[in-house]
Amino acid sequence: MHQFPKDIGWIEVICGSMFSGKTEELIRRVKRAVYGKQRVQVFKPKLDARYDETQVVSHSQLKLTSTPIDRAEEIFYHLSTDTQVVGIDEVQFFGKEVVQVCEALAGKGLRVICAGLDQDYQGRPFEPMPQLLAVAEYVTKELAICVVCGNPANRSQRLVSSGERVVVGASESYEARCRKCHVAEPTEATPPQTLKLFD
Ligand SMILES: Nc1ncnc2c1ncn2[C@@H]1O[C@H](COP(=O)(O)OP(=O)(O)O)[C@@H](O)[C@H]1O
Ligand SMILES: Cc1cn([C@H]2C[C@H](O)[C@@H](COP(=O)(O)O)O2)c(=O)[nH]c1=O
Ligand SMILES: [Zn+2]
Repeated sequence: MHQFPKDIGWIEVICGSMFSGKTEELIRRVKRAVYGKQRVQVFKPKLDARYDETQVVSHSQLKLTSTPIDRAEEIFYHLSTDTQVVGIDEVQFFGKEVVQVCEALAGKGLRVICAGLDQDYQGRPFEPMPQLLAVAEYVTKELAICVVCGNPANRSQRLVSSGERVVVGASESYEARCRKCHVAEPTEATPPQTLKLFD
């Protein structure tokens, strides 16, 4: 039986578009929990092996050790009895069961920190994120920078031709765009600009 030091748990959700800093924020919170001597376990979907099979890796190459799993329920199997904080990255890739799993963990007194996309490439809510946002105590929405116009970006523009909702990828397949510059259909990448910061 789990022994938890506190009897109050909660769910934190970090959502937003791709490149908005969700993973960086998850890593920041986990590191601070570790500074606070909290025992932390981090999980991610096996499906997301973009940068690494086991580590959670941000687009800026910050890294965190994690356990890759296929289904959210596997968290219970891997959970150590003394774990106080659970982090879950790419939460949109788990089925709706992840909501019950997070609720059960929070109900047992754990702090649950989830990071994931709130919208798919067409700008539609990415289930199970709406359900998770509804039951979370704390919600943070991150914004990227639109690569077309420089405004805050809340959408992920797909650059590869596919109508599937799930297409794993990074900057070769997606770019951050604002609602004005985003189009629902996959489109060509925005040409890069040469930046001259210093003389
Ligand atoms: N268009 C962009 N807007 C903001 N950050 C970007 C953009 N493109 C690349 N990045 C990089 O992505 C980092 C965020 O990465 P990450 O935390 O993995 O984002 P997310 O998990 O939301 O996809 C930023 O700190 C920055 O280095
Ligand atoms: C918009 C969108 C994204 N994906 C995939 C692409 C990436 O593998 C992840 C998101 O990663 P990030 O850490 O937020 O950068 O999701 C997808 O499968 N379908 C989509 O519509
Ligand atoms: Zn824009």
